[in-house]
Amino acid sequence: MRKINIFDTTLRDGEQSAGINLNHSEKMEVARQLERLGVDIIEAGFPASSKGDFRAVKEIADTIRNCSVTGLSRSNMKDIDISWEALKDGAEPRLHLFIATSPIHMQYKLKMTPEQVLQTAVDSVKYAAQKFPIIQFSAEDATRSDLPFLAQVVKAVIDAGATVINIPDTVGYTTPKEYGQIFTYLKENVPNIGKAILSTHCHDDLGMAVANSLSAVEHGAGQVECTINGIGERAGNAALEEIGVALHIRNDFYQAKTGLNLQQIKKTSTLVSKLTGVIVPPNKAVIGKNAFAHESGIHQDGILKEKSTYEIISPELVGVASNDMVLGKHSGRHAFRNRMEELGYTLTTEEINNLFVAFKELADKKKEITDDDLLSLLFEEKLGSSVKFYSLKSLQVQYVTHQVTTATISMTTPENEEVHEACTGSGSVEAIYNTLERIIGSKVHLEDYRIQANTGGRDALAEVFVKINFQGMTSSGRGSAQDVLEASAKAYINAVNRILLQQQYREELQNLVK
Ligand SMILES: CC(=O)SCCNC(=O)CCNC(=O)[C@H](O)C(C)(C)COP(=O)(O)OP(=O)(O)OC[C@H]1O[C@@H](n2cnc3c(N)ncnc32)[C@H](O)[C@@H]1OP(=O)(O)O
Ligand SMILES: CC(C)C(=O)C(=O)O
Repeated sequence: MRKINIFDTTLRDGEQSAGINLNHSEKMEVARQLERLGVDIIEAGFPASSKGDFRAVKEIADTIRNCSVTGLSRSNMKDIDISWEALKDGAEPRLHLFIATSPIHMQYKLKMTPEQVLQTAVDSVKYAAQKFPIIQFSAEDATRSDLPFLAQVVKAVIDAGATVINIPDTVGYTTPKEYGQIFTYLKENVPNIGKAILSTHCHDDLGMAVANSLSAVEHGAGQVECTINGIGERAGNAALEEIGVALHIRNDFYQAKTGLNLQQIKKTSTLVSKLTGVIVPPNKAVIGKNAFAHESGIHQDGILKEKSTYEIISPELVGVASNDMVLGKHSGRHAFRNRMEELGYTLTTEEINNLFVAFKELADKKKEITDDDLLSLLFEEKLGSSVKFYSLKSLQVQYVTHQVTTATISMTTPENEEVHEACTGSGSVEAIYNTLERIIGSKVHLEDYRIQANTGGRDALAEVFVKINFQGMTSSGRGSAQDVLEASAKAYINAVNRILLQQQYREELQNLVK
């Protein structure tokens, strides 16, 4: 059976989704989880795009030992040099070089002739090959490219040293049949194609990203590029969990296997959803809340008699626990640490002690602490705390029906001063956000606000996701607490802190360039 390499681009193309903005610790956490999931390649970012991306790619490459770590680079020497600095100490450094080959992109975006694009592609692969042992070349917008020209570029870059050739459906335009035909065309018309692994990278603009990727596998692709939960630019990328499980369940048809540890799928999906704020729809294949729920009588009857009547994937296969109720207020540190380890998080004694305080506070208020609650606590305390320009000390809201609402807030500022402020609003959240805006002293536009409960029940933990625009920059933020208003305040502060961190990076970068 053929082995298909899984190339995860959650941290690069996934992070290109509008409103997603992961901080450094969050990226590290996702990378570690991808390693546990068993992906072959992690695309950790675009090192030349910002100092923050460079730092994240470098630390991921330096830390992750069981996957190859790569970064995206334009076809120019500056991007390649920066990428080498970020990736050189990785377990298996590889560069992901790209340039567009479609007439639309060449004429309007690159303003280059096809001959110039061909030459630039070859020159950059040759230059990169002096440093990198593995080079992947992507012909951006390949599916809208002229096929003989695409074949010419592919042949030339393989001769120049590329060993992985990616054929991206950059704008999600192709169909499964057509995409398969492009792979067949390249196999028949590029004489040296056998020296390279063919790769697929599909976007979901027409809802065909997974189908197109699987068609490419049928037609010879040995690598699939995808993201957790299908996040990515515009409508997203092919969803890793769907590709992984489809190849597993239908290996009779595809005659292919992956090295994925499928039991880590649910955990990885939850992590990415919580950190990015992109909620998984209940009906999403493989990982949605309803993916294993049987509602109608005839189905339930069938399931009770024989599961395989209506269930082609068992929940256990992808790590969905049948009962995820774990700890309560009488649990001690050992059980707590043990459950964290079962969830895949090995924490220091100090981290356990800090988290345990938050856990006990929550357990006092909430009957059952689920895995989801534990993960929210962990991300809130461990990852959220790495960026704290502003931090919430206390919050009081006075709400009276038919009257204005008042919020009173105490916060610590970036200068480490404690400030107190009060403002009114037409509702509780508005009063809180008006107060926070006054403390921050600059206009903050709220572009999106979403709230969800972690689990069912009156005492469920609230999770709030916001998207804000502040000082010309957009960021998402998240906050969780048992109280929805506290979660709302935390999400807002988290988003402001992320923007302040980006600004700090920019200033540091400008000082470096001066
Ligand atoms: C299909 C994809 O997903 S491609 C990846 C997309 N991801 C991103 O763009 C995220 C990261 N990007 C960034 O941070 C910025 O765009 C940067 C730092 C890379 C570049 O920023 P800027 O220098 O300000 O350029 P800007 O983004 O406005 O324009 C892109 C430039 O790169 C050129 N370019 C685009 N693709 C390539 C390529 N593959 N190889 C060489 N040059 C390229 C464009 O023609 C344009 O050049 P021009 O300035 O001479 O007109
Ligand atoms: C850089 C390439 C692989 C890409 O992201 C795309 O074409 O969508």
